[in-house]
Amino acid sequence: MKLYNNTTNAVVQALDQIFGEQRYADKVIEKVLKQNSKWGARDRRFIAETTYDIVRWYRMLREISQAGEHEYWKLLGAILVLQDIPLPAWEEFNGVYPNEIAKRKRNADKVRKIRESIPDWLDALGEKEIGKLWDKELTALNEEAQVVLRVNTLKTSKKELRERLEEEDIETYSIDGFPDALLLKERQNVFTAPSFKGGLFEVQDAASQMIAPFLKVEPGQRVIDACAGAGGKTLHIAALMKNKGRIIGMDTEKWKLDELQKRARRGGVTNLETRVIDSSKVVKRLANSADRLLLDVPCSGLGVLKRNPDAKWKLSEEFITNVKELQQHILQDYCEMVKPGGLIVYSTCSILPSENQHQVKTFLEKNPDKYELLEDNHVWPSDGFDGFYMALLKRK
Ligand SMILES: C[S@@+](CC[C@H](N)C(=O)[O-])C[C@H]1O[C@@H](n2cnc3c(N)ncnc32)[C@H](O)[C@@H]1O
Repeated sequence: MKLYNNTTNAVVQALDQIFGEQRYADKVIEKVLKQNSKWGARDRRFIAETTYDIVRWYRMLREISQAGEHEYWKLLGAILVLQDIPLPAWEEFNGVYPNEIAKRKRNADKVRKIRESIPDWLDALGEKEIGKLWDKELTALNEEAQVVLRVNTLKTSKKELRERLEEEDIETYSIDGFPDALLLKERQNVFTAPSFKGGLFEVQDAASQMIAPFLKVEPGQRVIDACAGAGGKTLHIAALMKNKGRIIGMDTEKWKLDELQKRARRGGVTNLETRVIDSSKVVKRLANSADRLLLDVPCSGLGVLKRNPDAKWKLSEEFITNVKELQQHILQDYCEMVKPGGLIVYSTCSILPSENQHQVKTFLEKNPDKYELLEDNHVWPSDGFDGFYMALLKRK
């Protein structure tokens, strides 16, 4: 593989923004690629994949390349050596010694937190929370995420969409057990496809596609999605309801709800209303009003490190402590919105019991006469997709 000056420079610039300026990897890569629209598909893939790989393996690469902070060329050199790509004789790669790197890699492989490239505190937390399972899940979290589409059944069927995508040179597979999911054969940008612009599908991980059906929504019901964000799951709920009944999408961030409205228009959703939660009154006003309530709460995001590897370096123990308090607060205060007899799903994209079943247990212990747990389900990163937790509760 031949390396080019402009694409390797783009990787280094992206790394500087991610680590130096603490910006989100996906946003940085999107912007770098947008600024250089003349690059072909191969160059774009090299930049995106190499940047993500270096973010994912940052700790291990620093160890084996002995790179100091901000020495991004050394990190790039090290990953190229690991991928058996010969380094060109550029001065930027001075100080990158393939034999030394190979030797240090053998030593790094003996220590889990370096081999798996994870901060000390997070490695300790993962082991404390899920014990022996941590080894396997940590390895799975370092795999590259697959790209999964959700067929928008308001506008098309899976069969029709597959055919349409083929005409647009996008090859997909069905996934057993996921009725509306199509897996991309090859990673590619689907957001420019006419079928995307026409609202025929959304990009949504297969595990995330389990949440809306878990809530057992039906056409004609009144459903509240209280942490709707930009609406990945809201749109799925709308499709399952066949646009019949009413959905209220709520969030504390107006800009996310604006994005949800935009996506809803593209997807042909007509039964959605959004409400910004800017005071506790917004929630109180909806007391006893919903047949179904989704609480897809803010969380550590530890189940989705495959797609957000930079979260490893941005998360902190303090953030996790605070978000857990918020989760319990949301459970305590928002469940009142469901009618007696109605169903609630509490979900996270975390694999930590302290954000999942322990939160549900605490909530039920505080409200023994009002709510009961019907069932819960863990989806592990080692199952192949994102890690999720979902609990189905009933208001008595
Ligand atoms: C896990 S994300 C939701 C993802 C979304 N459901 C989806 O499927 O795309 C959690 C959301 O909760 C929102 N949030 C944070 N604090 C909140 C609160 N107190 N009440 C409601 N939503 C809140 C965040 O802005 C964020 O959009």
